Amino acid sequence: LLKPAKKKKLPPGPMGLPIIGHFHLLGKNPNEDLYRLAQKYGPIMYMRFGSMPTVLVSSPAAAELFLKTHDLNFASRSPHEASKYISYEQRNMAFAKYGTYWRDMRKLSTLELFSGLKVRQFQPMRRTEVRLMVESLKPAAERGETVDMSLKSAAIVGDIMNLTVFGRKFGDNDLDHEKGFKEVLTATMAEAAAINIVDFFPYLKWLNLLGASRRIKNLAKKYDKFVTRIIDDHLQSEERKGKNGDFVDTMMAIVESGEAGFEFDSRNVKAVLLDMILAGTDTAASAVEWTLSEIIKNPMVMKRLQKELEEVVGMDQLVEESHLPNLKYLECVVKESLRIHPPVLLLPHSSIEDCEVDGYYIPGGTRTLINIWAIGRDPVAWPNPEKFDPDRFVDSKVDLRGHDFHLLPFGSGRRGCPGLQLGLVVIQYVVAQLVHCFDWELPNQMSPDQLDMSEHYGLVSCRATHLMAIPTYRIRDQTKTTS
Ligand code: HEM
Repeated sequence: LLKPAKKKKLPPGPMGLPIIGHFHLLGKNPNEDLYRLAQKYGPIMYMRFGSMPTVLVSSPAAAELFLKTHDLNFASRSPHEASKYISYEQRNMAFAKYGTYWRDMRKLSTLELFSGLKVRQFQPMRRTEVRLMVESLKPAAERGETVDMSLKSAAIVGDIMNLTVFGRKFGDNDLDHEKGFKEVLTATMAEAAAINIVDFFPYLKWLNLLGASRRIKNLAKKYDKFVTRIIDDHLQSEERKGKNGDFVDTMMAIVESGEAGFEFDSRNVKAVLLDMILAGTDTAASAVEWTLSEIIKNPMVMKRLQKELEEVVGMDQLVEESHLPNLKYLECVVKESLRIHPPVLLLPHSSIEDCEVDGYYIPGGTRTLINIWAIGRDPVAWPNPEKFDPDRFVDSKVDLRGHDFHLLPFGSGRRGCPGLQLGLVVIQYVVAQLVHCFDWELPNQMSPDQLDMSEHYGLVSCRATHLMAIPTYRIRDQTKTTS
């Protein structure tokens, strides 16, 4: 006698509504709503957004199952309508499905763009830019003026990233009469992050709801115009010839050599350059903005950090990247900030085929979101999780490179962030410089504990309100450092 087939058990989850599924349970901060739901339904939870089955992963142990034990099966991405138009027919990496193309691109960029050597190559440029930032803050410091440090963080990180990737900085109305390159990139990021209804209701494709596809196509055209011009400039520049310079040079040299080992032309280069800017700019800027916010909100942390900087760097020179390995407390401060404020709140994975995880059946093609924000607040892993306390990392071996599943700001496994090393250097270097050179106070006699720390949800999270602060210059003498 044939036994009846065992019913496959999906993970638990709340009741959904017809058609929309569970969209109605999400508010302005879905990471927080999903965290609360996980406390009721468990760390592996099943929901449906439109017609999109989704698994939510909300604890360190569960994250390890998805990102280590079953890493390969969850190393894909869900369909993403926006990336179709901005990625030169799916030639990008960050939104690419798992497969040969993604593997080739990942290998190539890890080798050519993210090596330790490449990160070090841009050190002089970062030094110049960070010094320019300090100079730009001095007049406000002299006059006791308030500075928008959210904009400043975005500007310094944006300049460093643009110089790394494109070899130049961009003004607001650069290269285009109508819209600057900066604006095109910001708008593209916003479109990539926006909930595109077609991703959740694929049968509505024909509707082109909200005009999103048309808007994205227009942006993609503009980006193409800019980036084509930038590549042409690189190719025509005599002084660049033979130099292993910015990412454009590096990638175009591979195109010209024909040694990529797979179909690789200027369309792939353009798609990957955009990936790097979209994945690397807002993330690092958000981390700088949040870390500085926490330092200002916790004056004892600022004092201790300044003491460490005085001991390691002194008061008569500026911080250099070579000082970073000796700034142990700074490392703890940055880790703690990334724990409470991970720039990417939900890792966007997708399963490749049907599989069983922890006794639950998960069909192939299931969107799988790892709630990094929730994991950083896991009460078992993190006692008193809401408290900003860098001391938890003093004498601790917990790192943020994806080995410790309770601290995953850069993800983990095959899909983990390839720009980790570059991102960390930028965050640590910029924050160290800001805190070493300046004391920081809040405007209007606001006390540190009054600083609002609300979060704005997005593909990359940031502060809901800009960080406004008054710098006071505190370095004695800089004459040794102006070279
Ligand atoms: C504070 C800085 C940064 C943070 C917190 C961060 C975080 C992340 C996270 C969480 C992911 C997704 C991992 C996953 O899906 O499991 C990711 C992917 C990625 N990041 Fe970063 N990142 C940072 C900086 C950078 C920089 C500077 C670059 C490049 C210049 C970069 C390039 C990428 C790329 C290309 C991917 C996609 C990888 C793939 O899909 O295979 N990131 N990053």
